[in-house]
Amino acid sequence: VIEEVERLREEIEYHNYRYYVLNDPVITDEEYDKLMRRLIELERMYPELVTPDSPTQRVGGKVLEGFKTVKHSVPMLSLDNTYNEEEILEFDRRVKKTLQEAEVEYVAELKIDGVSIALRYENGKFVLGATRGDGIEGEDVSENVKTVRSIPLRLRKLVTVEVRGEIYMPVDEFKRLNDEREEEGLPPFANPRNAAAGTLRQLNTALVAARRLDSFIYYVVHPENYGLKTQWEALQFLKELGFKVNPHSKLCKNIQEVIDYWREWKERKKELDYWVDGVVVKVNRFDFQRILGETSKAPRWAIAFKFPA
Ligand SMILES: COc1nc2nc(N)nc(N)c2nc1C
Repeated sequence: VIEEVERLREEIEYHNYRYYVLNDPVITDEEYDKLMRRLIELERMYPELVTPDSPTQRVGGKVLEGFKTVKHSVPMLSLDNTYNEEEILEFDRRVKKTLQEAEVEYVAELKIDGVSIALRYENGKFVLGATRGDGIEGEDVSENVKTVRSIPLRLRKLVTVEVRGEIYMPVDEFKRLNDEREEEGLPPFANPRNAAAGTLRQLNTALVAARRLDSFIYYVVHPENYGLKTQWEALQFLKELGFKVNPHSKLCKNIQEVIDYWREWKERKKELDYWVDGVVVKVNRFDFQRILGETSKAPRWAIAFKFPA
């Protein structure tokens, strides 16, 4: 039975990955449900076989007392903001001056308007999901994070790693939820970020599972431990591990390409089914990031290039 349970878990998580991360399922929903029903049945018959990272934990059902506080392994920083091209050129000048470099590559990533999240995995298994909190410590929202289908419970490589990203509520889910709240005489959420934050703070995990939260992961903690030399390599590494990584990130040869990217997405953002409030611009090479360092609240090697409100 243990073999069957283990095989079922691998198979279910694989199909979950294909559907929610690759958006490219290879079995029907009915076949998927059949596998899941079989696993739920076996875990009911043999409760001692249940593991915290079993796909059955994704459907929720626990009502928590509260959230434990958890200390971040390294502080979760925020970002300085810029709102216009002149300021982003100034950022580039500062970076080049400090680095004494004539040209610096950047990675431009859409800034998703969601909730920051830190995810820890031990030997490829999900062990913790924590909110940013005050940057030094956050809330352990692991049970709720497990219900976010695009967040893997098992990585495709059995590494011990912490990653960070954004949990967000897709726009069409936000609209559906507000319609539902209106019918129930509840006040609507002001925007998808509040809806995602409010959902993650729910103590009833089944309620979280009933709402379609999604994720984009963009950061590897201690990337040097995995032989990664640049942010661009880190994004590829995250994809290889099985995370959902935003497909629109761009490796920019210089700051002009960053500005072109920002102009392009200022117009194109309405095509997206999630809210973005700007572009995060990051110096690509990690050795340069280490030279630039960070202030008490934000890295000097990254900046949020916001869209006009
Ligand atoms: C390096 O620190 C960060 N990187 C980020 N990257 C993206 N794409 N979006 C964010 N919201 C973000 N936020 C922070 C603090």
